[in-house]
Amino acid sequence: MQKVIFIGAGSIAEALIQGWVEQEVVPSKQIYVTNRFHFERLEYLSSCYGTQILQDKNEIYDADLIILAVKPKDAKTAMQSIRPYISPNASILSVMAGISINTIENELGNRPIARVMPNTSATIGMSASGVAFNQDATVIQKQTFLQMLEAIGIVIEVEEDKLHAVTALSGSGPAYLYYLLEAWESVGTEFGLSKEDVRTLMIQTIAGSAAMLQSVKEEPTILRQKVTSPGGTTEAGIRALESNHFKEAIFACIKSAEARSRELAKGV
Ligand SMILES: NC(=O)C1=CN([C@@H]2O[C@H](COP(=O)(O)OP(=O)(O)OC[C@H]3O[C@@H](n4cnc5c(N)ncnc54)[C@H](O)[C@@H]3O)[C@@H](O)[C@H]2O)C=CC1
Ligand SMILES: O=C(O)[C@@H]1CCC=N1
Repeated sequence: MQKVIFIGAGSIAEALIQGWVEQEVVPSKQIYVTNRFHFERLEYLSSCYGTQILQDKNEIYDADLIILAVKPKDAKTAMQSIRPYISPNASILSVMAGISINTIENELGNRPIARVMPNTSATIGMSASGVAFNQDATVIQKQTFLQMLEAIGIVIEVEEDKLHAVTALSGSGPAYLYYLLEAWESVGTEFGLSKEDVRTLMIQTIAGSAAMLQSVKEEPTILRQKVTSPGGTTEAGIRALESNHFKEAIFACIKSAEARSRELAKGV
């Protein structure tokens, strides 16, 4: 990639920039960033990662890749504002939740498009991303997109419609785990442990459990059973989760997020 332009300079743009710069996927001097307000945010990204500030929309013309990283509600305005300046050779990578490939094609024309749902762990090369391509993306272009996404974590290719579920699961997923940690910290401190100690214990518990799932290759149910001694503490804890409708809460969480992604697709 010779020249990459980020439209939008928020959390996910920063995660991708940091991941790609640190993994040496794109030299920072070849990354240009623009947003709507807050020029200081562009200066912050320049000072942290060495990215360029897009000074003039005419600088978009020789870009090879445009990253669409604005909120879904700003998608149309952002695409319309860049449309006159994009060269026919430029590809698009969109991370916007819910915004369909068809909507992007209608605004920016038929060209190679990757619709991606990463997560903020891209910052440290640990994203779990889903991607769908349009028909204009050739095999070689898909490989280039996949290489960029593999540099910031793991990636799976899915049918476009399944990106709503990917968004609800792994796109939003880090927030659910941070929320869980917040709850563990609250209850742990009720028992007199310090917040820092609870955090240390539970971050390692999350990391260790994830590593077990990856390396041992046993079903989660089996791994859970190995922790659950008959008549023991885990059994008591799981029983409390069940009587407090834990599974129903998780289903409601993912279904609500998936439905919201579908609403965003309709501009609701
Ligand atoms: N934050 C996350 O964990 C993830 C976010 N996404 C998607 O990424 C997109 C951005 O999300 P965040 O970074 O969280 O949002 P954010 O609110 O942090 O950043 C949005 C950026 O877009 C800019 N912007 C708005 N309108 C613009 C325009 N017309 N032209 C240029 N820039 C414009 C804003 O100035 C801001 O810099 C959303 O569509 C979201 O669905 C996808 C995966 C994960
Ligand atoms: O909350 C959102 O809408 C975005 C999409 C996935 C993560 N953040």
